[in-house]
Parts: sequence; structure tokens; C-alpha cells
Amino acid sequence: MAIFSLDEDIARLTVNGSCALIDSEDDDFEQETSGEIWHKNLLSVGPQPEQPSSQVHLSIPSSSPLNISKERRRSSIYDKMSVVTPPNTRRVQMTQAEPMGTGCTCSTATLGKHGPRVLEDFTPIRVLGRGAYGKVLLVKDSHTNRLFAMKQLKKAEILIHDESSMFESEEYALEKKLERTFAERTILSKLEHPNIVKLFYTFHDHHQLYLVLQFIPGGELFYHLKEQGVLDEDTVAFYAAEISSAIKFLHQRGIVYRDLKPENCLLDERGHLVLTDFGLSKKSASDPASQTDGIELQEGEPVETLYSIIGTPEYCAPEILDGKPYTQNCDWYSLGCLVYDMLTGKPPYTGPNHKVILNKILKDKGPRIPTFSSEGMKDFLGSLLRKDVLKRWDVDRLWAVDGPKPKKKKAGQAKTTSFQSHFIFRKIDWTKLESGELQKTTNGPILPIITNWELAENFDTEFTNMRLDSAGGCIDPKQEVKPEHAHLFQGFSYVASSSYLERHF
Ligand SMILES: Nc1ncnc2c1ncn2[C@@H]1O[C@H](COP(=O)(O)OP(=O)(O)OP(=O)(O)O)[C@@H](O)[C@H]1O
Repeated sequence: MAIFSLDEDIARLTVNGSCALIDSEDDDFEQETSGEIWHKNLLSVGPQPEQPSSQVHLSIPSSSPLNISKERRRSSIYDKMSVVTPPNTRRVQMTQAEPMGTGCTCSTATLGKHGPRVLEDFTPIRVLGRGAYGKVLLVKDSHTNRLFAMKQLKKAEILIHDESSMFESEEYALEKKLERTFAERTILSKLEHPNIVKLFYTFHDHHQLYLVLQFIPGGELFYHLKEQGVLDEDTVAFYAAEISSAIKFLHQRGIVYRDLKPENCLLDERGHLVLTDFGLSKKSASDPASQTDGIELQEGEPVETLYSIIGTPEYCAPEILDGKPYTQNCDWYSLGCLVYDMLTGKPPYTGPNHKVILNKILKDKGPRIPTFSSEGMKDFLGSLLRKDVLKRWDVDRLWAVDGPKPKKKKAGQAKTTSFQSHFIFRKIDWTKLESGELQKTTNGPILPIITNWELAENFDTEFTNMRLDSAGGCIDPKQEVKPEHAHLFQGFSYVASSSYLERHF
């Protein structure tokens, strides 16, 4: 018995049954015929009572978009899934903390204070967001008046043993949390891509770790989706192209992102998408780039197989949730979820809690593809949202290469054509996008309204109205870091190279 055959959240959002979502397990999607759809797995939407899926018949008027309410719920309203490592998995050694980055030797006038930074260098302005281990503040560098986003992570929160990760030893759970904390700093300090946030400094004091990042003033894609409800296909394709370029770049460097969701996609002042939050990213230990920067993996070469069950369930690939080994392909499934969300206002599977969402992802036959989408978009979604990773589009391998034109694709077969030349990207200039010229010279489809950068107008008032001192600033004495744990954070501090700082200031 399918436990959750009806996506009640999406059903509630439809008006007069004006939209049907159909199963996409194979590519032979049922098509609309004289305003009606018949499909053996057709799902009932609208006010009628739940019926056995095999008997449902639904009348579909003209292809109308969903009428979506502005209500969106942060996926991070729940804690991140606990880190569960299935039995027989490799135990990864804790990442070796890096030595301090190169000291900055450029002029004080342009770059401000030389070398390592301290909290007192920055004046807090307002809260931009909150996460599992701390908050993100808009801050001003008192030496240069430059604005930055400062991510603050409480050491004590990282050190606390999470009861829900009871399948692991406390020691191992801590090792993994520390590994992830350092991973964000280590990974970001090595990356330079127009659609990936820049990291300039990291430092720590007795209570907290600090990451000083480029401030991206246009707010979260989540915020704009909330404002707009749904996005048109050209806009969706534009963001999908920019995200894909960043994801492909990461995969080439042996990094799996693992946390793609609208909260982690920010818009810059020109409306281009910038990926942030690398707290769940994983750099493969066997990746050559981990030894020598700049060395890329071969086209489509898989990143090391991973095992940790991690991420935000709504956007998480089924193989991760199922505790199976997985590769970087999980990010392409998440891209499918994000594209689906932008088009319909909800990710493919939703529910009141993790358990319901997990059940749906694992037990449903496949997500329902919105019938109002173009054939091209249906094909794109169907190819990325395949539960079976072997039948999913292998985007890394088929990024740009267009092999011989395949015959009509059989149901269930994985897509064999190039990602970049897909119909939905017909208006994208990939050369300009991948060189960064597009991001520098043009505006994106949604231009954020920014009258004063310090107001952070594109961020949720839930955060920006928060009193700075109430945003988790006070440290509970019970949460003091014990002296024997102080060494665990050694080597966290970093200053970007002077050439990097010069390029981005
Ligand atoms: N560079 C930035 N510029 C502007 N805002 C940012 C920046 N980085 C983060 N934010 C804001 O802060 C929020 C939380 O940041 P982030 O996701 O990195 O924190 P987190 O602690 O990892 O959160 P979570 O636990 O939900 O993953 C973001 O969703 C965004 O709104």
C-alpha cells in the first residue's frame, strides 16, 4: 500500500481541480486529450475525497498554472536530518586543519587591516539569517567600511552530542561535525566561481567560529519565491543554468554540494544567483584537487562514493535517504527538486514532518510532473527526478557532449543527450555564463530592490528585525567550551590571499 499517495499540500493549492500532476516514472507522460487526462497513477487533486489512485478520473481545463498562495515554509524549520551513517561504511579521518592562509600584503587603503582578523574589527548591523549552529549577520569592517556577511557558529553547539544521532558513537558524531565545520572554510577558501559566495576571512575566539563572506544583498531565492509564488519557465531556466554551472564546477573539483535548496541560493545586486552555505559539502579524500589546487577531475568522472545520510529531506535524493552509497549525481536530483519548486511553488514531496516526506520520497512511484509545463520542461524534470540513479540523467558526463542523435528514447531509459543543449536552455549563452561575463554585464530576471545595502531589504523581517543581542549573542555559561576541547578548533583561522582580496574588493 502506498502510504502517502496524495500530496495534500499541493492538492490544497489547486483551484477547482484546475491542475493535475502526473506520475513521471517513465518518460511517456500522459498527455492532455480534449481537456481530460487518464492515467493509471493519476492523482486526485482538489476537493474530492481520496480515492484509490487506479480509479481516479480528473477533468483538466486549459493548461493553467497553479494558483499558489504566498505561504512558504522554510525547509530548515526542522533541524537538519541527523547524521546517520549506515553500517559497514568507511570511517573518514577527521580533516586536518589547515595552517593559517597566506598573510595579506596589500595596501591598507584598499584592503584594510593586514593579516588575521578579530571580532572587534567588525560592527554588527543586522541579522540576515539563522542556521542550525548559529546566525549570519550583516557587518561593517571598521577599517574600510565594507559590508560583509559574517557567519557565526557556536563552538558549544557543535560540541553538544545530538541525541538523534544515536546510531553513532558520541566521539564519531563529534568528529563528523568538526569535519563539516572545517569543510565549509576549507572548501570555500579554494573556490572562485561567479555563482559561488566568496570567503575572505575566518577566525575564532573562545565561544564562536566566524566566517567573513561576501555580502550578497538580493536575499534568498526562497524570499523571492515567497513573494512571487511561482516563476515562469524562462526565469526558472536562467536560475537552473547558473546553479548548474556552479554545481558542475564543484563536481569537477571533487566536491559534492548536498544541500541545494532555495534558502541557500542568494541573488546578488544584479539578480544573479550565488550559492552559499557549504556546511554540508563534502570534498572527496581521493580527489586529486585535494592535494593540488586547480587539478580537475576528468569529465564525468564520479566523485568518491559517499554514505552519510544528510541534507534537507524535501530536496534530498532518494539514494541518500535510503542509506545507499551515492555519488555527486545526488546534486542533480536536488536541482530537479528546486526547478520543480520554482515552477509550482513546492518541492515534489512535502509533508508536516521528516517522516512523512521521507516516506513519500522512498515509497511513491515518482513525482508528479506539472501538466501545465512545456514538453521541454517536463522532459527536463522527468530526467532529473528519477528515483533510480542509473536511470537519472548523468549530467556530469553529458554536460556538453552531444553524441549521435538517439532514436526515440524508450521508457525508463536514462537521458543520453547534452545538458547544456537542452531545450529549456535555448536562450542561455553558456560561453558568457561560464566565463562570468554574463554575471558582470547583464541583469538577471528578478532585479532585487536595493535602496540602501545596510537595510538588507531583501531578507526576511523575521531576521532583520531581530535585536542583535537577542539573536543568540549571549553565551549560556552551561555552554562554555571545556578547556580540553579548545584545541579542536585550532587552525580554523584564514585570510584570503592578497590577489584574491584585490580581485573581489
Ligand atoms: N553571504 C551571504 N550574504 C547574505 N546573506 C547570507 C550570506 N550567507 C548566508 N546568508 C543568510 O543567512 C542564512 C543562513 O546562512 P547559512 O545557510 O550559511 O547558515 P547555516 O547555519 O548553514 O544554515 P542551515 O543550518 O539552515 O543550513 C542564509 O539562508 C541567508 O539568508
